[in-house]
Amino acid sequence: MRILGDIIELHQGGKIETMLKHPIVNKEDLAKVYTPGVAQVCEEIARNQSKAYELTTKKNTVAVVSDGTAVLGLGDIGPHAAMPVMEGKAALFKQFAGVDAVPVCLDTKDTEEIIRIVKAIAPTFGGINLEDIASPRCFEIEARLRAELDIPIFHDDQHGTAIVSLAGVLNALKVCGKTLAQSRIIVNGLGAAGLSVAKMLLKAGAIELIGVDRHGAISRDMEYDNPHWNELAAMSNPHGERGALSEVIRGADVFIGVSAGNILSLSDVQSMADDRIVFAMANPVPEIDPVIAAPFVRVLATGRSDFPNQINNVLCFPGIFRGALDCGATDINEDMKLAAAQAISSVIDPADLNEHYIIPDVFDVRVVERIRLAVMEAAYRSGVARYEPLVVSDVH
Ligand SMILES: NC(=O)C1=CN([C@@H]2O[C@H](COP(=O)(O)OP(=O)(O)OC[C@H]3O[C@@H](n4cnc5c(N)ncnc54)[C@H](O)[C@@H]3O)[C@@H](O)[C@H]2O)C=CC1
Ligand SMILES: CC(=O)C(=O)O
Ligand SMILES: [Mg+2]
Repeated sequence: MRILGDIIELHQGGKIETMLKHPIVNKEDLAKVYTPGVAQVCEEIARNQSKAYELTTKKNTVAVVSDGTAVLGLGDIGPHAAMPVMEGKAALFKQFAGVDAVPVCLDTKDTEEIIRIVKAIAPTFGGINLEDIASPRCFEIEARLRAELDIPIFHDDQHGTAIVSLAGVLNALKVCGKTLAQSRIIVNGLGAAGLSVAKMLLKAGAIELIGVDRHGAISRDMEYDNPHWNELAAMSNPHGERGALSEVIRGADVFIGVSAGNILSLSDVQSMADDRIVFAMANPVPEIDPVIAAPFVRVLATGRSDFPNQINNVLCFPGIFRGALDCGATDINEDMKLAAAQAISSVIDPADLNEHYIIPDVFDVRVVERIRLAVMEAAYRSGVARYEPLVVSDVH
């Protein structure tokens, strides 16, 4: 980790800027790039709106939209303070997938207003990455935008996290010689990330999965104000177990934390089954200090880049949007998400899998390309691709 002064220095004036594709050095250039020449292009798009994909930045540009209410694990720190994270995501989009991304931090927490604003800016973008919007509001915002817009809408904290977690869990279980269906799995923190992680693991074959939030395990015997918890309770925790994390974690094979820093004790970890797997994914501070936990777990992962096994949605969002944009997808659907998870786990040859290598490195250039190809194929097969997938990558 760099010292604070270096990090502040790196953020002076922000982290991204606009670059020109064509120089403007004389009046001839000016007349083509801007008025009067540009008017012909405008008229062409006015006659045929789909030309916007060909003649504007729409084809390769996404908005990273946040209201600043669930920024990393820092909570509701507001739109101004959220900006460095959204700029960071925009930088990662460009670095890893060649996608141009614009951070958009909104000074409103009103669900209807956020939906209205995103719909109003949508003509500019080929996709929308929703980010760090608190649950349960984030679910309605995403669902409504998916239904009402014809470009991919993807809440990364939900789906990007779930996709990478599934890829990591599948590989970690292989290392431990266990299966999803036979494992006891605890998902701690049932907000945007946790609910989506839990549902994706259940869809992939998990059975004994127990969701836990601040007040303990979510059980079908209880009625919750949060309808998403009632929905999860009905499909998980088959024996209706109740109790605090320290109780239900006993005998667990897998712990996945997307909750808050330092909430998992070493004795909780020690009460788990042999060959235990711990994904302490809260950012910036994981559920347990990895240095303390490492000697007591078989596979350990965090959301951080300074330890092995980084389980972070950065492994997913550049590739999934690259694929979606390259085939003009109108949606990012379940088939595409599953294809992305399988693509990530497939990057590691089974012979190379081990405790410290269950998930590929974010700098492994195979990751984005594998996800891109898998996502385009899934989009095409499921009927949400506007045009034939681009088979040759122009990313690298
Ligand atoms: N590694 C990764 O790729 C990702 C990590 N995260 C991290 O996961 C955490 C949650 O993020 P979101 O789901 O977006 O936030 P959220 O605000 O939607 O949900 C957080 C949930 O955790 C619960 N929680 C808080 N403290 C808890 C505790 N002590 N025990 C049990 N539950 C507790 C809250 O009640 C809430 O339901 C954050 O730290 C975030 O940085 C989120 C997305 C991706
Ligand atoms: C990684 C991420 O999206 C988060 O911690 O919120
Ligand atoms: Mg996030």
